[in-house]
Amino acid sequence: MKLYKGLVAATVEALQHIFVKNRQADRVVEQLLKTNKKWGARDRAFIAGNTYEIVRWWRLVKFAADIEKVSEPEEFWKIVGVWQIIKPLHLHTEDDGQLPEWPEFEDINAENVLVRYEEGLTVRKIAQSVPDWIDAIGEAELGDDWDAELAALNQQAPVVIRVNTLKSNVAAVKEVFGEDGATEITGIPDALVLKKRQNILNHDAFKQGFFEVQDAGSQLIAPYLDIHPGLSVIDACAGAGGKTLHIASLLQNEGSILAMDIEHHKLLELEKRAGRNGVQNLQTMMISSDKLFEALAGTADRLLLDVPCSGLGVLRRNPDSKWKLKPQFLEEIKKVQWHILKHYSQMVKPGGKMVYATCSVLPSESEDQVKRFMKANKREWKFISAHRTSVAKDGTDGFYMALMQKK
Ligand SMILES: C[S@@+](CC[C@H](N)C(=O)[O-])C[C@H]1O[C@@H](n2cnc3c(N)ncnc32)[C@H](O)[C@@H]1O
Repeated sequence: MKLYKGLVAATVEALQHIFVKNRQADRVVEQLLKTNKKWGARDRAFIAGNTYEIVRWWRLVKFAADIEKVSEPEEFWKIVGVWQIIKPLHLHTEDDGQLPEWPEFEDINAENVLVRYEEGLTVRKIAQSVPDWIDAIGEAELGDDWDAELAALNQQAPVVIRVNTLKSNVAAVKEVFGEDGATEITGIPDALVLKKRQNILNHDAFKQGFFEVQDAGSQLIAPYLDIHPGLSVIDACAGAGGKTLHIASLLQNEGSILAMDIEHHKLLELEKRAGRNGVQNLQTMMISSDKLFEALAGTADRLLLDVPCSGLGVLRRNPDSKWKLKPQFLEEIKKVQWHILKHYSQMVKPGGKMVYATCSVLPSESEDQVKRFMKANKREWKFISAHRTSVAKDGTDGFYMALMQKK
């Protein structure tokens, strides 16, 4: 595609917001695209596509550009220019890799860029664009599987939706997307994967609550909790409610859901989404103190602990998080996960079930936490099963889920 200065400038602006102002990539792109109504679909696709690609391949592009630290506007221009040179090789696109003769690209030498690009490909952490510490921890925890998982985490994720069975069904939603527009996924009954990337949030069927956007791996978690209509379910780390809404759909408005979180704005968003989805049996509750869990002890037939984690299983969707994540955060969040398992589990009734879930590929946030919990609580709890989705093998995001039952 021919390069237009206005579009390259917009990409530069987006990258500055992400890397200098430390803002979240999806919000930056969304806001930027709103600012210029004259941009057409191709312009928008250029800005969003290039911004995400550069964020995903940031370390490799910097290496090819021979820039250690990118902070000044002219350095961001150089990065965007260098990406145009290596993109056809790296993503097998039909772009010609030629740069226009703009002063901003004056000191880019395409031959040198290509030599450094090839050199970068020989070192995994550069080729796969991850910070040293993430590469080291991935190898230490996943061993030989890390190579394939890491490569898969750098691929663009498909757009997957979950049909809301409170309001519609798979056949009807499939029809909305036209013949061959959406296909079913074996083993995930309410999921459809869309053939074409499109702005589905503007779709009438979405506004009417007929479906939600939710990765196929994520759609395995609520059913793992063995939900039937009539049960009382607590979703203790509900956030904006991706899985709460799935639980609601499985409950068919019979029984109850209590959705909790420590962040009020997420619960407000959940309430809005629940209204659109036709959920009638939801209550939300802000967690203000651990005393709450004593008051709710023994009240839940089912408890979902979709705990906060590194997010290292969902890098396909949030590539910027690998640059923002810090080792100290990982250590701190493991303590929070343990605290949640230890204290929140008391809300389950005898005979009731609990799922502990993460969107991390790391066993230290997942399998190891559950093993520790089971070791400390084997008299009160029975381990039933666990499942892990592999980004490389299953093509979903990387989730872990473990099912336990209170004796
Ligand atoms: C993985 S996200 C949940 C995603 C959500 N379940 C969904 O499917 O969309 C983890 C959530 O845990 C919340 N959280 C963090 N610390 C918490 C705590 N101590 N107790 C409960 N929730 C917490 C975060 O605000 C975040 O919304």
